[in-house]
Order: sequence, then C-alpha cells, then structure tokens
Amino acid sequence: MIIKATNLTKNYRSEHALSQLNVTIDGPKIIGLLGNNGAGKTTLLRLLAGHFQQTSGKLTINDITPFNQHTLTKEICLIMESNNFHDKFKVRDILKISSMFYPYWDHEYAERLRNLFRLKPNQKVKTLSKGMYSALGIIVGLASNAPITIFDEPYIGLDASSRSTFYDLLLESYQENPRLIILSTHLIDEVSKLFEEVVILKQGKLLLHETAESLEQNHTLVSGPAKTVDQVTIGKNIIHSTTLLGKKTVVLYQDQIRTTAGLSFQKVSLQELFVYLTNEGVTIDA
Ligand SMILES: Nc1ncnc2c1ncn2[C@@H]1O[C@H](COP(=O)(O)OP(=O)(O)OP(=O)(O)O)[C@@H](O)[C@H]1O
Repeated sequence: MIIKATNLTKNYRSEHALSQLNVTIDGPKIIGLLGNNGAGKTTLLRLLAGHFQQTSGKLTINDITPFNQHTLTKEICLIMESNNFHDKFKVRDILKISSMFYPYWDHEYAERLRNLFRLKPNQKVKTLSKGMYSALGIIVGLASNAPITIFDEPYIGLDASSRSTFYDLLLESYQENPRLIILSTHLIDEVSKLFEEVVILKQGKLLLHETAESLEQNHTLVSGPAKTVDQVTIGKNIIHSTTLLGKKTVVLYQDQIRTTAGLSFQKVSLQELFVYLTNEGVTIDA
C-alpha cells in the first residue's frame, strides 16, 4: 500500500488543519505519526480513512482517492480515541459488525483479545469504562488485519500495564501479518522502539519524515565546558541548548562535530528529540 499526499490541504472554515502537505508512506512497516496538539494528525488520518474530502491537493492510496471508495476503505481500519462505536450497541454487536466490514477479520483472535481485556459480550458500549472502550478499539484494530491499520491515540484510560500489553500485541500482530500500521501518539517514549519510520507534522505541514535509524544517527547531544562547546558548535544547527553552572549542553541536528577532549557525546530519546524539533524557531531540512 502506498499513501501519497500531494499539496494536501484541508480547511475547516477558517481553520487550516493541513496546508500543502507532501508526504509518501508505504508499507509494510510500523510508522509513528507525531505532532503537537492541532498539528493535523487526526485530519490526515480521517482523510485516509475516507471520512471526508480534502479542500485541495491530492491524497491517494495505491493511486486511488479514498473518499467514497468503499472497496478501498474496507482495507483501512482507523481506530480513534473516541467516536468509533455507536453507544447503543453491545460489545458482541461491534465485533459482529466489524467482522462483516473488514474482509480479513480474524474471529478467533478477536475472541482471544476480548477475553484478554475481560470485555463481556453483552455489555453495552455506553456502559464501558474509558479503558474498556479503548480496549474494544484495540481489539477491532488488531483483529481487522486491515492492510492499513491506524491507531490514533487509542489508549485513553488504559492503565500502564494494559498499554504495555497493547504494544506487545501490536508487534506480535505485525510480525504475524506484516502491514502498514500507523500509530499516532503523544506517549512517544513508550512506543518509540516499535517505529521503523517517523512522520512529524507541524502546523499542518510535514516537518520531518525519517527512518528511526537515521533520526538516531542525525542527532548528537554534546556537553562540556560552555567555552569549548561554543567553540566547536559555531555555525552548527543547534536545536536545543542549556547552560548550568558553566556546563553547556547542546543538541545538534543534521550536523556533526569531531570528538573533542573534555566534551561528552550522547543520544537523546525520541520524545526529547521531538520536543526540540517542534519548538518554534527550530529549522531543519525535511
Ligand atoms: N471538525 C472540525 N471543525 C473545525 N476545526 C477542526 C475540526 N477538526 C479539527 N479542527 C482543527 O484543525 C486543526 C488540526 O486538528 P487535528 O485534530 O487534525 O490535530 P491533531 O494533530 O490530531 O491534534 P491532537 O494531537 O490535539 O489530537 C486544529 O486547529 C483543530 O482545531
């Protein structure tokens, strides 16, 4: 599956959710879709699932525009943090409806997950706790086996151990059935090890699309005496800088410096890197 956005723009009245977004994503792989609040992640994912049309530009999956293309949208399962299921249905109904909608649905796996997350078939959606509602979304997303499976912050209300179970299941499901899985999250450190690639949106545009490996290689945290750090980092692309008691720490992106006596070199977590890269005033080559 190849997703291609070309000058993709979506406005909600005066709100510019996506502006001239260009990005190409293909699978199978697990991709992290990151961005600060309001960056346009959900809008992009809903366009992919065919929920509505863009204002201008183009979005295709295998050269087909998803809006109103039911043969294509059956291949895409988007689980959001809310509004996935109608309140009046029971857990059993949701699983039945999903099994009819998604062509690669795995009934036995869905039942196994339902038992694992302790959801009762007779329970109505509107009586589920937040965590149980999220679990139902996770069950549908994983059992759908959809060639494009998307989770948009699907874990609201899930406790840490259930989230950890979700990450394990996601990886297991991917290994069993490699496909394009897009995971949009604010809990970056929890899942960063799953990502093969990372897409970061900033104010409706693409800030960065890199493999996790090149993100790791492309940055360096340098720390040491402020004077030495200043000397070696002149003219370099600094995305973060702090000084405390004469010791300076800077993070360089898309720039390297030679090993220098008295300085230490380290890596930062993806979450930290994300925070620095999305700060106002920081510029990088996309
Ligand atoms: N239905 C809507 N009507 C009007 N504006 C909307 C609507 N949905 C989203 N927006 C606006 O579009 C912009 C992008 O929103 P979107 O939900 O896509 O961002 P996001 O990256 O998913 O954010 P978050 O991380 O907070 O969920 C925001 O400014 C938001 O207010």
